[in-house]
Amino acid sequence: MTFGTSRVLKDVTLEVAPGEIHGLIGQNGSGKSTLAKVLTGLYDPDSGTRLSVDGIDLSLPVRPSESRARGVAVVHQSLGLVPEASVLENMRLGRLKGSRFLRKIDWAAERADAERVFERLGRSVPLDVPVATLREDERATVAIARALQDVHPGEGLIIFDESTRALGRKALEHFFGMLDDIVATGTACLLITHRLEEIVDAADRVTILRDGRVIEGGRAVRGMSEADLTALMLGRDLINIEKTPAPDVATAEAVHIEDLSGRGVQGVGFAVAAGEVVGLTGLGGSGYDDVPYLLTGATPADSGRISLPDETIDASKLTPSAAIRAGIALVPEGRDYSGLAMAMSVSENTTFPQTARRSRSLRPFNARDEKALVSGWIERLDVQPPDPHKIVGTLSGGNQQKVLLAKWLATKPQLFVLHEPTQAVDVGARHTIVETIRQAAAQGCAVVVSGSDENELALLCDRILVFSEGEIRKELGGDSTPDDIVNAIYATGSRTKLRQRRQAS
Ligand SMILES: Nc1ncnc2c1ncn2[C@@H]1O[C@H](COP(=O)(O)OP(=O)(O)OP(=O)(O)O)[C@@H](O)[C@H]1O
Repeated sequence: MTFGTSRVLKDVTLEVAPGEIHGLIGQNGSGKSTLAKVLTGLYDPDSGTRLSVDGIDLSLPVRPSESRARGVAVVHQSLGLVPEASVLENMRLGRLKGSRFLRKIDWAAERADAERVFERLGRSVPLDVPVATLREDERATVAIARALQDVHPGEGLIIFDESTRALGRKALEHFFGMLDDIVATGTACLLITHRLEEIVDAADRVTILRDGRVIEGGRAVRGMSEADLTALMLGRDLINIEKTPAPDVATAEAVHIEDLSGRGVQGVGFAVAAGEVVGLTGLGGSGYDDVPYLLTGATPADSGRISLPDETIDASKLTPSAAIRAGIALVPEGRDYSGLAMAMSVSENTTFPQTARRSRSLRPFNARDEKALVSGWIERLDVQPPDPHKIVGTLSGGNQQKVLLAKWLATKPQLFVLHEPTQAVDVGARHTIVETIRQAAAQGCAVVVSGSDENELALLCDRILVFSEGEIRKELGGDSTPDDIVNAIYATGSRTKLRQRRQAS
């Protein structure tokens, strides 16, 4: 597959067997999403490409109607649902059938079609409520059910393109339970993911891409560890991240948050020392993921005080621009719709908060400063390709995430608030990002990270606050393991395997 002059997939061969979960992994920008997009007809691959499903060749570029007829379905990143629309509307989006003459939608028939798919999955979800009001595991069910409409049991291929990235532990276990039922019928599954634990626990075989080439094709996973996969993927082992001891909130200069309420949060208070990284976690709906937006004026708070070293802010009156002026920066989840300007360049995105601020000041941001700043961040975070003029929308997901981080770190915030900061990045990049955040802390920034990935929190945080029903219920130290964190969230004993493989494939 070639874009302009750059060839991003080179002689890639991949075979997914019936009834198997086949993992596809690789560093950010290695070509995983591009491959998924070729398989679903979004991209037209170079001549010489061949694609067959259940022994039947498909014409290229793949036509959506033909791939649907052959039972090829895809579940996109973060499940690809429309939160405001109902479950039924999400299920039938793009396939609603109008009656022959009046073009009126026959909702009874649509409902029956949707119900049949949920029945097949053996799971029920209310059809008339907006997807935004569902629990995480229910949302996962809807996304899978939607894709399954095209797949006949025992046939076809279902592709998950980082669909699991926003799922907490329980929803993840539920997801793999459903997947196991699907592949047990003989349908093939291609699982694109950055969570290597999913490969170790659940995949039968794995294919590894590096720079658009297959470096391991269909290797059996049984007996492999996450470290083995990392070494294959990166071509090196990871260097351990040493956590330097964090300052004590009782004695160090600190940011104090008091009586914060709004959305799913009630009267929460905690302090973060300058130099400390505090993690917030919990089940979906426990409120931990509302805090970043309440602290930065992105979601209006009902009440709350944020005491910075030299000013105290009323959170209920805080606006995003006032937060930025006070040195509070937010890296939101969902960079595609709320974090980055996709049609602008890496350089424009990275300097946006500063150019916006300085255009109103007497000392505008000059081109030389901009160039030095952007190339510094590109190098520090290893943004690929290292081209400041590249349009952000054409970067791979992980590289977009790095630009989003650079954009706000470059403002040198006093209080840095992040939501799922290593979402969609590969293990190597996760280490780079964790190190960069810890360096920002070491230089005196107070950092709050809200996240659901226990591995990320264990690597990054000096303390972890566990939320339940809108309040902080537990506090864990910086030496907590991922197992300790899962335990504190669910209080269910240690993590169970994501899938019990039925048999060696
Ligand atoms: N529409 C496009 N135009 C130009 N280049 C593109 C386009 N889409 C992808 N690329 C390039 O193709 C390469 C592979 O990107 P792709 O998104 O497939 O990577 P990925 O393995 O899915 O990465 P990630 O894990 O970060 O999501 C990257 O260098 C990217 O910049």
